[in-house]
Amino acid sequence: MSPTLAGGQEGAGVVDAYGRPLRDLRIAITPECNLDCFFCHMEGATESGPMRPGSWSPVLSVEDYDIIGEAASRLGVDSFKLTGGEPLIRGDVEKIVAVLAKYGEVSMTTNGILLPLKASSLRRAGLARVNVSLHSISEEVYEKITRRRAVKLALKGVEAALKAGLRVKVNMVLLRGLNEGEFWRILRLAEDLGFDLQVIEVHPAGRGRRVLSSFRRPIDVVEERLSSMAMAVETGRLHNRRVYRLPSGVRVYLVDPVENPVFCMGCYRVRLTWDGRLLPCIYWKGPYPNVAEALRRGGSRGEKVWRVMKVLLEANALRRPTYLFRLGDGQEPPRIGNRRGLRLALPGRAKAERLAYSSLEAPLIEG
Ligand SMILES: Nc1nc2c(ncn2[C@@H]2O[C@H](COP(=O)(O)OP(=O)(O)OP(=O)(O)O)[C@@H](O)[C@H]2O)c(=O)[nH]1
Ligand SMILES: C[S@@+](CC[C@H](N)C(=O)[O-])C[C@H]1O[C@@H](n2cnc3c(N)ncnc32)[C@H](O)[C@@H]1O
Ligand code: SF4
Ligand code: SF4
Repeated sequence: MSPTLAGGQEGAGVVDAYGRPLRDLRIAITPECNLDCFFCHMEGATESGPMRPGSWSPVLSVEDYDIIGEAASRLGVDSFKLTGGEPLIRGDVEKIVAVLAKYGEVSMTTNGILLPLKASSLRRAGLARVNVSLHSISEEVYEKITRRRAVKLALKGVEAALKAGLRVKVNMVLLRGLNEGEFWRILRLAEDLGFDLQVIEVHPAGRGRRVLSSFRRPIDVVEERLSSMAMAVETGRLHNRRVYRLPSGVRVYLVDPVENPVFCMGCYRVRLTWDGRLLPCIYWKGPYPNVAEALRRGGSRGEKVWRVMKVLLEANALRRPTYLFRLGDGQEPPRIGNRRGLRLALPGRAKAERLAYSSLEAPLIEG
């Protein structure tokens, strides 16, 4: 039988040193992509852009992802986000979805180009929902951003996902002087076709670091009007994202992580790279707890699950909000809460980290 954590830790979930639970694993399953966006952050795993399709061989197998899913879920993770590179490039993506769906919600972020081929099989495999990146609906602007004239294919991808019955959110990174004027047109399309919209500030990871100062457009350019149109403002599951519910039923999610402590406070995820490293934050520069190494050391499935749990706990112990509120002498911490009743936690209150470590010292019980 598989090993279990001692001390009642299993299933209870872990938190980091700042009181943030670990609930989500963001998995980049490939570094390859069929587009070449000039701001691509590659999930913080490399400073270079994506690799060309066909130039890389998978490091982690479907069976590895099954073990990783079990290990993560035993620590309280209940959602998995597949990303990349472009996740649909992997021929076994449906199998990866199917194994992870045993442990929680599986969603995906994709450029949509291959969705007409894959939307139905992904849905059958257990994919719950999909985010499709569509930063422009103008062929010229789309090409400037992605270096391919593929906007029609991406739009077909959105339609295919809707037709397959997947919940769809379109991601639009706001880029100064390029696509900012298109937000309202894409919103109209959302209302016509029935998808939600996520508007994103460019962040300084990967290629994004070099282009931030020229292309960053703060989200306020759309937020003021959105808030006056909205019937309600909600809080997203991750990052305390503001979500505007419009009279048409469309939801608009705001992603503004740059220099935003409230966003980091609601960060409940770690990232797994295509080569098996864990990143506690998108800006992390190492050391990297290594899941691939833990899997390659052999042994039974149970032993592998246990080793991967330990590596995940190492990554959890390294989690830090990149942006924190800085308080002056005598200043009270701001009272910011979210719907889960969390309060801003400051570094002095870092007991949770020691708890996570002490569970590593606990004796291994063969259940
Ligand atoms: N700084 C930062 N940005 C993030 C984080 N998670 C996602 N993002 C950004 O949020 C944007 C949307 O990411 P997606 O992968 O589509 O969606 P998601 O964040 O996983 O969440 P859902 O929309 O609920 O599926 C992208 O620009 C990501 O880079 C995070 O933990 N930190
Ligand atoms: C790295 S991509 C990988 C998945 C897929 N290839 C795609 O583009 O949807 C994940 C998401 O991050 C967004 N993104 C990439 N680089 C970014 C940056 N520097 N700032 C903000 N968002 C970025 C993409 O637009 C996409 O929505
Ligand atoms: S489609 Fe996604 S992975 Fe590909 S270059 Fe654009 S942002 Fe990067
Ligand atoms: S800590 Fe902040 S910047 Fe780092 S991954 Fe989480 S939300 Fe993003």
